[in-house]
Amino acid sequence: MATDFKSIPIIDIGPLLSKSDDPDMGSDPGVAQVVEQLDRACREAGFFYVKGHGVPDPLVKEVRSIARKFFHLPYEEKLKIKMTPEAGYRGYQRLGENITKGVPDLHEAIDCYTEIKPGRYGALGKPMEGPNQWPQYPPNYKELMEEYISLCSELSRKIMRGIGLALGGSPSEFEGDRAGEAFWVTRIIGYPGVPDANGDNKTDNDVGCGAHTDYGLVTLVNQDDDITALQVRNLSGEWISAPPIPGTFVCNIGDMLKIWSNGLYESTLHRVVNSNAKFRVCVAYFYEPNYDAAVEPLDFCIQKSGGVRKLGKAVYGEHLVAKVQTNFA
Ligand SMILES: N=C(N)NCCCC[C@H](N)C(=O)O
Ligand SMILES: O=C(O)CCC(=O)C(=O)O
Ligand SMILES: [Fe+2]
Repeated sequence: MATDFKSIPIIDIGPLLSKSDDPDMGSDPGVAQVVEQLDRACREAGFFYVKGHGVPDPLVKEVRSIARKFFHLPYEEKLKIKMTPEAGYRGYQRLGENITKGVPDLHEAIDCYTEIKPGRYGALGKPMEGPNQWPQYPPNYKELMEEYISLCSELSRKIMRGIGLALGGSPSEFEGDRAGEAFWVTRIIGYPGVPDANGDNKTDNDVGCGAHTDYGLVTLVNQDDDITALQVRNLSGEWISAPPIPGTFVCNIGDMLKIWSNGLYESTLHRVVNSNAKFRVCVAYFYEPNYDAAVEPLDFCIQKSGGVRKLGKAVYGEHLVAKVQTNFA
């Protein structure tokens, strides 16, 4: 929400992807153009669409389609993979179970996370330990999602190379002990439609997901292509819609990138209001730092901000656990 943007830019990241394994990618003119667009979008809105991302369209559609089938199963069936604190907050949560700023959200979801083996991060990792809980139906649910998640991870890593350059650093800024072992979060989300959504009777005060920021580095939103529901807040407090654009992901900045960039890039507030009659599905993939990463403003970002350090330090895993524990309080 750094400016009064009125729409969200579209960036074709094809040229970045084609050079993203070249350490000298920054001197490629095609890459430089993408990097400039990334910098602008991250400063002005903290949100952009990515096109030319290379994740096959049939797979993008299939993950939404199996999600829709799961949400339409009887409640008893969905409860077989019920989310509990003991299960590391992994699994299915019913409508109203997730809370944002004290208000229950009008969505149901399956939450999954990078699996953490017992003891891997000591006490820091304990609350999130555990295997994911995948639906039994359809039988290939787990395999399909794991393939999708792995493509989203590769794509996000490449976007982060562009963002490293966009900030004025190197393409490997977010590798190693920052995000070389990036933790991921995936939320498979269903938002009920409004029963009577025509004209004056429109009930748009039922919020699917209250205003929040995302927690990590970048998010890739795979949303239904016929419903506009995601809204992004600009500097004046207006809610700017992020309508679906087929063939793209909506990509936005998370809290940890805000800290590393010393606030040059903002994690922008956004919310979801489904005022359509149809059930809306979204699969959100979150690319985050290493679970145990200590995150504080990068020196070169402080220099770019006139030498003023604007944000304090956070440990990513602590930030995640604090969020997750209050999401279900
Ligand atoms: N992993 C991420 N980013 N999840 C976003 C969920 C936002 C809603 C949540 N209740 C909250 O208040 O954060
Ligand atoms: O449903 C959407 O479009 C976005 C969901 C979201 O913002 C989130 O899960 O963090
Ligand atoms: Fe979000």
